[in-house]
Amino acid sequence: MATTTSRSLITPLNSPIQYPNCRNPFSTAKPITRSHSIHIHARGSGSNDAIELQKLMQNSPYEFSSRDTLPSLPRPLTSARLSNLAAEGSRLRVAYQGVRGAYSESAAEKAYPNCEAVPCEQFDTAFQAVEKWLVDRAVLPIENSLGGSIHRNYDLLLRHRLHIVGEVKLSIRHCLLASPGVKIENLKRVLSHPQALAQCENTLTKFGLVREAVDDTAGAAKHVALHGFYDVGAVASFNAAKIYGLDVLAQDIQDDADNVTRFLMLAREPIIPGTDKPFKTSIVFSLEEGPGFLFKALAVFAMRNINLTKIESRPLPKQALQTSDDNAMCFPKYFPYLFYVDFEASMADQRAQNALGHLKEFATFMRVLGSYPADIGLP
Ligand SMILES: O=C(O)C(=O)C[C@]1(C(=O)O)C=C[C@@H](O)C=C1
Repeated sequence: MATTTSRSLITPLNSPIQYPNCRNPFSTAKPITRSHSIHIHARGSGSNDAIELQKLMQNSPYEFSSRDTLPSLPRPLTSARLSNLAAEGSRLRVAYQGVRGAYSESAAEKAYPNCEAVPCEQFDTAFQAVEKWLVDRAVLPIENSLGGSIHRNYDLLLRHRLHIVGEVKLSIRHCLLASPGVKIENLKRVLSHPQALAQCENTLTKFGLVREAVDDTAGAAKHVALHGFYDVGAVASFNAAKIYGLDVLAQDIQDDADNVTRFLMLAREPIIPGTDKPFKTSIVFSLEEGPGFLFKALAVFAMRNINLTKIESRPLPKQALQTSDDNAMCFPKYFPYLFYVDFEASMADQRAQNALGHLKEFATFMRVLGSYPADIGLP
């Protein structure tokens, strides 16, 4: 598979282009970039609160009247105004990676109906946006039923200190998109997110298309629309086709009709685990090297009849654990792998507490990433 990074591929729009069937897809909020999240810290003068305050000030007959030279003073809040503001303020800001029309945006909206979905350039940016209070939550993909794990997000879960507060499963139905009037036989290349390309491997091979990886599916669609390519298509959602005014040349091109991506909902604070509904818990740990250690680790769950839903191992860069960690015990000099495990029990369940207590006896490092309600609905 040919790979190029989207940085070089996706160029910003600098000329106004008219797109059929869509309002103005390019006038949406600018995605949060790394520099935003580095330079903007906690909710300050640009925060919702400050903006609300400004709006309030603008409504005041005193502050902005031309006759008036009084210093700008906000009007006192009335109880009616307060409840309006509370209702408006309750709209969660949820970061996702990609641009409008990305599957991650749909996942964010499924996880938090009525939220304000905030596009971010990279996964890392979405983590940072939550940490720096620019947004309230992040919704990020972690695994797909065809393509497997999204390794980058496993690594970022460890590097950052956010908590998993929920999961959401989304059915992923890919389309082959192209500029209006272009036919499949005109296409030579196709752009998309690497996961999406992997999920459509058979179909793309059948069409003889050269694959090029970009940051997200909708970004690929946007790029094709911006350049009006004749021989380059995009793999993206039906929604992305509508937003960017592209033709849908083929639908449901994923290699298996049941193509589901699981997304994690991340927050600065953990939720209080319950037992009133099915809960899952995600942990990460490392072990000493030697025969039987992993077997022993998994046995702490098996002997308590706790079902594991996922196990992922990731190489551990040494410096990754050199920060102080509340749950960390002693770090061995050399342990090249981390194990990420999801199991079906709440941390409020005594069995889970016993299992983790047992695991801690011989794990060299362990952290609970979150205990959260399982998504048992239809994807
Ligand atoms: O590119 C997008 O639209 C995304 O939301 C990213 C992503 C992923 O990272 O797996 C999400 C769901 C699909 O599995 C394909 C791509």
